[in-house]
Amino acid sequence: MAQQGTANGGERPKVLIPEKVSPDGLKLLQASLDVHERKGLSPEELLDIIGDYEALIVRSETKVNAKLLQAGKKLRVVARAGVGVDNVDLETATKLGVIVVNSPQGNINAAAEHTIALLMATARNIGDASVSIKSGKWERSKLTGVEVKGKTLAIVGLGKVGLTVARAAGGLGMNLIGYDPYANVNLAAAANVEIVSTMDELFEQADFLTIHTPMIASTKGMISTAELSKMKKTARVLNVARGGIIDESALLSALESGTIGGAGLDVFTSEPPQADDAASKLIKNPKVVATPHLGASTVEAQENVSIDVCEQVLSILSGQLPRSAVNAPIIMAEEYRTLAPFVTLLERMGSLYTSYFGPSNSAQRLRTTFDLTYEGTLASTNTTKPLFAALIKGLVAPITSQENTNINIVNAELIAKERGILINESRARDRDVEGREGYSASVTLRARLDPRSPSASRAPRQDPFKDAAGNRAKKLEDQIISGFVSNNTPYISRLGRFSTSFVPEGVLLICRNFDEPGKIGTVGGKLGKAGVNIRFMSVAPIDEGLKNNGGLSADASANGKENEALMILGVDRQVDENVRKDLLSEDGVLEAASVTL
Ligand SMILES: NC(=O)c1ccc[n+]([C@@H]2O[C@H](COP(=O)([O-])OP(=O)(O)OC[C@H]3O[C@@H](n4cnc5c(N)ncnc54)[C@H](O)[C@@H]3O)[C@@H](O)[C@H]2O)c1
Ligand SMILES: O=C(O)[C@H](O)COP(=O)(O)O
Repeated sequence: MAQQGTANGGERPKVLIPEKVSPDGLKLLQASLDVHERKGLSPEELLDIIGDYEALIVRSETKVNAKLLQAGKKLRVVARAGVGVDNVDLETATKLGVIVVNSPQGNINAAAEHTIALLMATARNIGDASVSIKSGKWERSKLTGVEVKGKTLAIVGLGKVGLTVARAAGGLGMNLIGYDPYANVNLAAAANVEIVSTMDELFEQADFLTIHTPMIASTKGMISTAELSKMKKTARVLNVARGGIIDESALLSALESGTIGGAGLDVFTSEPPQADDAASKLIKNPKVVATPHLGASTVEAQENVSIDVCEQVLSILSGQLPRSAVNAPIIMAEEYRTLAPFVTLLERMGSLYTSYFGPSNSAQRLRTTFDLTYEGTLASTNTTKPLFAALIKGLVAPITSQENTNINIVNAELIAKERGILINESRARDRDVEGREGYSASVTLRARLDPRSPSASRAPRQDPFKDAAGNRAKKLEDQIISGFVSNNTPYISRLGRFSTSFVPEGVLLICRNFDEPGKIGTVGGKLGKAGVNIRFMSVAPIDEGLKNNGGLSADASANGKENEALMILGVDRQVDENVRKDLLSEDGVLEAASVTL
């Protein structure tokens, strides 16, 4: 299994934090990672050092672009201590197999409360009043405001922040209307938001209009001159979502010409705004209350997001699944608990397959078609993506270096395609494994003739390559591995034609022999003489169902033997080639393969 510290030759993995991230999460990292807080780096300086790091934790200021990701040769995770990942090039990260995680919940309340702060500030001219009194003035009638009670708040985007704002504004006695083509209507109704079917209805009715959508192609500039001109002259607009959703030049003109009454802005197209751009002019406009992207800047929110993403960094660097991967399907915590031991099982099954059945020179030749069957309760799991990814990772691991191929739920499909591995996943819900062997779910991996291969039509029965044992390759239909999980420990229950039960970990010596007295002693004696310690041993007979059904190998038939077995030995070191040959020279020992998982 992947462990922290293995990726860079025993050193602790390094994590770079170029922005202000709360120490609450960083403390969690100190025990197992080298944590480098380097604030104020220029993009060039960042580019120079990123190659040393396995993890990068950012907020919204660091531009995690393609150049930076490509320079991050060891990068496995980019963690966004917050929600928005518009500063991260997700496409490049996905291609490179870098997992991007965020904290989708941690700062929702902070952003909603900040929206309410700007709502009240624009209603009561708080910004101007503060500047006025600080400059020694005592202006009262000029700064008369309006009440929000009984006014209409129009909410664009009824997601997490939008609905939190709705609930708070409902408490202030506001009427709530909202627009969101993808809204959860039940949640909106529970927050007393009346959903309108066109945005025009919002513009016409709004006393205050607040934006809570993501910044995507369809929302960029969605509020511009035409939209603003439909609003009441007294209306105020708020943006605590992303700069550019409201067109800044159009907003400036609307404020200057009196088309609308005011604005509360926390976010800008360029942060910080450039001198003399529309955002800078907006900030200086007396009808605008502005804050420098402070929506998430509360002690509580920063603690939340920091702990959330740091935990995920630790998970990823120790080979586990993250809670909130942005460039991969999110897996629910409950489901994760069930799947995690199977993730380990699938990875080990993949490694065992390549190491035991795969051709010894398989680096370019893994091209195989597999049937992967999820049996018993596992057949009902919602997502098998992590299991699929774990299998690909395992299949490829014995023939590649971890530095070169970073395989995870994000890029597994792509890597499988590149390697020519075709996996047909299926679920055997009806296969009741419960009670039969003391476990309730199992998985079977079965290689089969690649339908894409030109030789498929000639239906060859043999893999053309030699296997890891240096013997004639096993028949493709014999290349089966089944496994199950018991007490969170993965077990292999079938290897080829043999029924077994062993924990797939560490160095294994797998011997196939005629099932005759004395074989265990012979193998044990030879290993002892070579100084190899045996940790465990499992003797695997031919699967009962196969015994009378062509289950015997050509070796057995040719020698007139009636039975054969596998001996699986967990050993404390690699068995060297001389010892392996010595074992094979023994009468009745047909194969001896050393496999490391
Ligand atoms: N200022 C800050 O510090 C701060 C803090 C947190 C979040 N944010 C920003 O707030 C915004 C909302 O965050 P969230 O967590 O609520 O996101 P969310 O994904 O929970 O909600 C977004 C909602 O917008 C809706 N939407 C998408 N396109 C739309 C469209 N064209 N018209 C109307 N609705 C549309 C979606 O259906 C969704 O319901 C994001 O832009 C986020 O980056 C800013
Ligand atoms: O997307 C977010 O989480 C917010 O915009 C907060 O950004 P910040 O972490 O840079 O404050």
